Amino acid sequence: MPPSSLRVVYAFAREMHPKTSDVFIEYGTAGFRTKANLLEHVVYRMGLLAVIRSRVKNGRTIGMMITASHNLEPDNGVKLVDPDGEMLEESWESIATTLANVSDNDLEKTVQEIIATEKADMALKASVFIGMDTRYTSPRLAAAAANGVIALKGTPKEFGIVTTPMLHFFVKCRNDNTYGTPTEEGYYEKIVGAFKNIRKRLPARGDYNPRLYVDGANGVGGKKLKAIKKNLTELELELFNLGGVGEKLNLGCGADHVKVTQSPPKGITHPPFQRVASVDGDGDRIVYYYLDEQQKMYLLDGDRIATLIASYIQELLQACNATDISLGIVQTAYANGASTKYIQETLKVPVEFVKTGVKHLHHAAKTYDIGVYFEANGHGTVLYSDKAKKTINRISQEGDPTERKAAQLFLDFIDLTNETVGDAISDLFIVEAILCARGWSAVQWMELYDDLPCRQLKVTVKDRSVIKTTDAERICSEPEELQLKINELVAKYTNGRSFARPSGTEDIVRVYAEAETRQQADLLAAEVAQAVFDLAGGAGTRPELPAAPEL
Ligand SMILES: CC(=O)N[C@H]1[C@@H](OP(=O)(O)O)O[C@H](CO)[C@@H](O)[C@@H]1O
Ligand SMILES: [Mg+2]
Repeated sequence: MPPSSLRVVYAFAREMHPKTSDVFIEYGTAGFRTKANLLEHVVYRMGLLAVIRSRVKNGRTIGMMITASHNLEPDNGVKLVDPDGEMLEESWESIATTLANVSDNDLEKTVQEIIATEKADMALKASVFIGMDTRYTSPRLAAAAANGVIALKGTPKEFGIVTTPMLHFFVKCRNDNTYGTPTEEGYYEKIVGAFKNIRKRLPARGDYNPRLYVDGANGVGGKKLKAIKKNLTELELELFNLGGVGEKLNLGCGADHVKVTQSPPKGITHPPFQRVASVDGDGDRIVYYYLDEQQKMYLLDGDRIATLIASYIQELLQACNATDISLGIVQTAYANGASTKYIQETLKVPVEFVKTGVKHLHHAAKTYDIGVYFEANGHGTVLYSDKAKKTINRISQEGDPTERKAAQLFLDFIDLTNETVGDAISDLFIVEAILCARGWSAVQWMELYDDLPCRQLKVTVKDRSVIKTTDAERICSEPEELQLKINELVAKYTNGRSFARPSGTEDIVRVYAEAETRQQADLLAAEVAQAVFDLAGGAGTRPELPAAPEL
């Protein structure tokens, strides 16, 4: 005889959130992500799973975020957040995938199996925090999530429209009240409060201009900055793409558009050399740029933000005389080679490469006393170990006056950081605080090193899983002849580097190339795209080479 709560699950699922599609769906790099109309049963079932996970974690709160981040409006998605505010533990991804794909008839049995295998004590209380982005399909999906939680007698708490990193922050705070207060106000108090404290210590100086233009991607990030702006005198925010009537989420704007197309977002005009920040649809990524008088664009992406932050942390560590604190940077294969060279040769900080996906970066960053991680696309943060926090705290009280002052500033920087996950709003304030501390314009920031021109392309193939990679995705292990061909192509170019990997969020293969000149990078990317098409089962039209290449 099944427990009565499971009978409720079964009845509810059938009636309210039936499985209407047989398309296989996988918990990928960023949870489940697909067309919104295929997701209702998936989200409901994730509500069930979140309750089980909460009970496995002794009733600690689990998060559920309804978002498809930088994808276009018709898509949506769901991801789970673990009790410490981090991404769902990797071993549970396959459990999530199984649960999402079973038939309605097998749902009850599968739920029981998960409960038994994971030894969830179903008598415990369970708490699930639910957040959503601004998509018109999100409220319906958030309701399905809450229904799933209620079906297994968990307690859902809905936060409405929040950024993904805010939800991560709330979950962390709920489970660890030393981190902050699990409310939107608590978030502003900690992050924006820390920025205000820093600016009290560091008034604007030199070439730093407190005016910042922001492209809000027509999503939640811009909306939250609008709320923050009401009580912010330290920064003059000019906000664009706030999702007004007829403005579509991420369409021609947002961090992903700016990074991938290397062109400015629509809907925003600004004077030359004006610093512009562009956030993505769910507010967890940020890139900066400016245009010169000829409208040439200078992109300050995740690599630039990582190097800016790491170099400043180095300065603070020196000023505090905290010599036993290790600092490391984590990057992926998409990091511009020039940034890696700068980190190794100028900053002399260890740099580590991991597979694409924030969970991999986050995990690696934890192995340092202070770990800075960023994807080139602008997703990243800084992780401070207990040792680092305790040391800086001690210096702030016991150091000599100069050390104490530096350590106090450092403590504000730690508070300014959302350590749970990359956060566009937190990162924006970190960048602004550092530029202000140094009296720098965006041009001075840009002068730290010269990027190698790079290009990203997408190739459609019949089955992207035929491509297997190794060495943090920089080498293609299958099909074997593909890597040989890439080596051959790369060898033709000065400072050439290229790789191909199957995307974890889209049904495509991504190609990345960089080389000494723009034409060479574009040509190398196109040649590698052709090689992928030819050797890995291309579908549709074969990629073309750019016109009039110049070698
Ligand atoms: C090249 C690139 O930007 N890839 C993105 C993208 O993953 P893919 O597996 O490449 O589709 O989406 C991920 C989730 O948002 C993000 O972590 C990652 O950096
Ligand atoms: Mg995002």
